[in-house]
Amino acid sequence: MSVLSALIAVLLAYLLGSLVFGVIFSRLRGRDIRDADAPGGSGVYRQYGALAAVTVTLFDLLKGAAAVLLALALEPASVPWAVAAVVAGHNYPLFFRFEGGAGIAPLMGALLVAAPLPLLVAVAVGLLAIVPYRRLWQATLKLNAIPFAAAVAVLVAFALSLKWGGTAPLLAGAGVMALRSLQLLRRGGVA
Ligand SMILES: O=P(O)(O)OC[C@H](O)CO
Repeated sequence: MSVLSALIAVLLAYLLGSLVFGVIFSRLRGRDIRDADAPGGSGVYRQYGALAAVTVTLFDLLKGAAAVLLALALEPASVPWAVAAVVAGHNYPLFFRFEGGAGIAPLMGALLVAAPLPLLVAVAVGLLAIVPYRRLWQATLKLNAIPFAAAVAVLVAFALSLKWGGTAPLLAGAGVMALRSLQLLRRGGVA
């Protein structure tokens, strides 16, 4: 393993993650979304509508995928670290005062390359879990449905990755995502 190539891959992943497209989009529209809402797809949906939310989410997914592709090209052993770094960049962005999103979209983008099968099945299960969650637990937990679905998806993806591969990148990225989610929860909710 080339340590230098691995370090470059991780640094590039962090810088890519730091491009928080919800913040960039809102600044192009004349303000900073973080003054009113979260910079992820949900916050952008609430502030700017569906088209903006889809666009921002797509770019946040793409940077996650790009980070893994770069790591694969530079040093394949660095992939789990690159996944953690791209999520960390999104959550604690160098370019935006280290205040970003929760990491769901970049983690999904990264896993689309690093562990596609576990990701796709897990996302389907996570989305199915939204309906009972909204009815039964959301009022108590005060956690929005998408972060809840992401938590369910991570557990399912972990179980599947033991058979299909991708456990290390999944755990690395989900660990950073979970850290941020706990931080946001303690502040009063994840958007
Ligand atoms: O975790 P993020 O920042 O990609 O945001 C995704 C969704 O907005 C969470 O509700």
